Amino acid sequence: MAAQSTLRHADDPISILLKHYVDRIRAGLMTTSRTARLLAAVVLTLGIISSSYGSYKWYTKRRKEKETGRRLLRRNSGLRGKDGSRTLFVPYKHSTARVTIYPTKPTTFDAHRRLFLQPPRAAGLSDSSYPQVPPPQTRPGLNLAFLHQFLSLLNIMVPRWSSKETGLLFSHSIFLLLRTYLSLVVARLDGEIVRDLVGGKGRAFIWGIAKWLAIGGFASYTNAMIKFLQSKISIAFRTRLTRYIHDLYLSDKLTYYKLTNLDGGVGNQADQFITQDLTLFCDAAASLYSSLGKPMVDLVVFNYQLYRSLGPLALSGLLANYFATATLLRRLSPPFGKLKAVEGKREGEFRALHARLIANAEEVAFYGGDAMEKVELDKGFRELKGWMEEIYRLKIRYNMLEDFILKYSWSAFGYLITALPVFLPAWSGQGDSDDGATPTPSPATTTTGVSEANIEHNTHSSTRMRSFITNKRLMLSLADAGSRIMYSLKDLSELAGHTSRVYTLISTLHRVHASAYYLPPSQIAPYSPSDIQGTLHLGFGGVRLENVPVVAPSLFPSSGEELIPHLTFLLRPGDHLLITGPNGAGKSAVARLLAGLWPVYRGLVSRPRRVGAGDDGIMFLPQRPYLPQGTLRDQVIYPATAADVSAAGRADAEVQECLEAAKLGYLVDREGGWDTRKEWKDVLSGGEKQRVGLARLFFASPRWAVLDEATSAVSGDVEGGLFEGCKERGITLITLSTRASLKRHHTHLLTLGLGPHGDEWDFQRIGTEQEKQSVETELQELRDRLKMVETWRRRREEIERELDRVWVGAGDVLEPPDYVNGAGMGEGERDRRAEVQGAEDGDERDVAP
Ligand SMILES: Nc1ncnc2c1ncn2[C@@H]1O[C@H](COP(=O)(O)OP(=O)(O)OP(=O)(O)O)[C@@H](O)[C@H]1O
Repeated sequence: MAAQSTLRHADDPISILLKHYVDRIRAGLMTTSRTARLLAAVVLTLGIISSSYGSYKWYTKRRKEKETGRRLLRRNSGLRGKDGSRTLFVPYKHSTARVTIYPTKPTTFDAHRRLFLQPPRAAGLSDSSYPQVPPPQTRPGLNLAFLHQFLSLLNIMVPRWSSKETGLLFSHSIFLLLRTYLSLVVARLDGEIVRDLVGGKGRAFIWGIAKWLAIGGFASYTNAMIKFLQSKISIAFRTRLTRYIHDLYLSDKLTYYKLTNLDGGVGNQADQFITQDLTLFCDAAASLYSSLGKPMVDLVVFNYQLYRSLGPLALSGLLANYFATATLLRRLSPPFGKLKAVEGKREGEFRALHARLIANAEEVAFYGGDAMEKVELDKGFRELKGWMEEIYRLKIRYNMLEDFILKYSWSAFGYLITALPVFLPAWSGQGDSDDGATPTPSPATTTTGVSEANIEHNTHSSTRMRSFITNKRLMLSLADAGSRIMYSLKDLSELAGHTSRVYTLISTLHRVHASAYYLPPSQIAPYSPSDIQGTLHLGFGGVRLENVPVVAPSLFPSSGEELIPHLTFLLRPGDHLLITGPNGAGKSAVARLLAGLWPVYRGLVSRPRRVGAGDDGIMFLPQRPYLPQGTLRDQVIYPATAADVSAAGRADAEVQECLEAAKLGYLVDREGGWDTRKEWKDVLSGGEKQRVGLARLFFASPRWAVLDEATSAVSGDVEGGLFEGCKERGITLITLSTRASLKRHHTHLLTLGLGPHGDEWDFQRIGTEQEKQSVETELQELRDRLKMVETWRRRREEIERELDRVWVGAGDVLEPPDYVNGAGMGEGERDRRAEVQGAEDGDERDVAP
């Protein structure tokens, strides 16, 4: 009414409203005192000034942040927070966006270990006598194990009630409820529109269409939001899980190394688990919420509505129908969970083959091994394809049954139910309502039989028509909801497969992280991960091994192979050690023990505390130099980051100095500056790569360094200078090499691979009496061998002379001895010998002078 009245005015209603308020303010100002007006003016001015200042401050801060972001992005760097958080800047549109990553607290890992390593017995995930044994992969499917696994993962995905994910799930639920409500409204409106159309009520019909369009617009927005929130939830889950996994995987416990080399729980497919399986799991989990949550709500609401309009009989029929079909489908459905889990594994194997080829492309190209690699790749793909085809074949039968039940048998059932009020009004919910009381012809005949004389009859018919349409739509929605639930059963089984993969990954990571290899004593194999009794002592001023067996480990739960039974030596700062011995003697194994890669099964290993720079640091340069992604600067400062270096106040000049010390000073100009990014492993030569390793060592300047053939590709003229450079910087060297020429740069020598079985060793100071003695003994041994060779040569000449005299003497053929004539031989053999002898004699005769 108000709208109609304003329309009668000639003036614009907005300007009238504005005028009204201006007049009111003006009247108010007239009545206020001068002081109050002054005060108000001052407050207003101050407000304007402070808000302008605030905006200016905000703007300059934002600009500074953007500049910092651009600079750090260029330098491949970030910021470190006091709480251990890292702030990274990532490219976003034309600028940068700030991302802060908080590390997972160790207490969270401790709390979760119970979920992943000690699942409840009821879940059937563990050995009943030793529940702490990490769960073997149970058959993935809809069972208690799946429930436990999913809830455990949910603990990571939604860590708190106050977390962002809860908010997202809540908003998603609101939109899902809204959509259900809108479906109800649409069902009712549908009935009304048809009723008005049949009743010939033009105005009401048009108004109905208008409402339909308005609701349609709102419903489309709701649907779009549901999809958007579903994707947001999936990404949020993935972010939580990925960060959690990365914190476990890249911990100081070297989980990333031990996972493949010692545990083997996920084979060498950790990458496949973290990228592919995790994504599939998060997508499936997020979509399940809407694909299962919405139809569930629909089912309750629509069933209630149908109960009201169709009565208890219809509802019991509906429920019985659900139950029967769900049971049937569950019985006949193939094990989708298990199939999905195996599919993931096969995908991983195929991907690993490709990753391997990319990593070794140069070697394969040199050998021309493409044909062989192709065979392997084709084989891998054939296996994957076979598996996928098997799954699709299994799905045909199931999909057929599913479609028939959910689409056709359910609609037929729906018609039967909606017909209840028509044929059995007394049984339906409308039994005593007046519009259902009249025995009627079918709705179709009613619509054609509208006449002036039978208004009451028509009213009843159109009401019945409306309720039929509404019920039919409700039935359709219900059938849709029911079928979506049934379809989701399949999705749920597939989710069980993905859940099992992700759960297996996280529990294996926890097992490696906590070294939780508990087995009953009778099942512990010697030198297996369950049999680690030695100690790795960090924070020692030198390097010491005491009665340590050097054992090449094996995957859990097998035994490792003993290379050296007991190794003992002690080095103090300044004791430069050369470890030498034949290939495979266990030189690198000693480095792996010191670095903590291989377990100390027995005895004691002591070493400086940190791996890396500093006075309490020990740095390892491996045989194959590793070049990380990033700038040229990153190659030299690795494993430190640009953030660490700038926090320590170290400049590029220092990095340049280290490059020069490694005889690589030309690199910065050649490659176009410190911020150049390239695929460095392809750009640098073998020797250059090793020298970058040395430059890294100079930059870090640790107290100790272990060089594992780290200069094998460096030219001889440079190598000596590099060793001396290390020593000048106060670095004590432990060099692993087969080249005895490096002895002159060291003070101690450890020789491995001695003795008949190659498991003995010798440790001594270079240049001592004992060492001279041992070199002397070695030389004497060589001289003796040489003498033996001389003796044998002389003896051979004597024998040859003797033979000459025996067989051919001054041109006459002599009688051969008896044994040559074959005394004591068989008849046949004697004849053959005689024949051969005859032939030889003939030859002799021909050539004899
Ligand atoms: N990750 C591993 N798992 C199990 N065994 C290993 C592993 N790495 C090496 N081995 C085995 O340990 C033994 C010692 O290897 P190591 O690399 O220490 O030899 P090395 O003396 O350094 O030889 P080279 O001079 O060829 O480098 C070898 O027999 C090798 O097969």
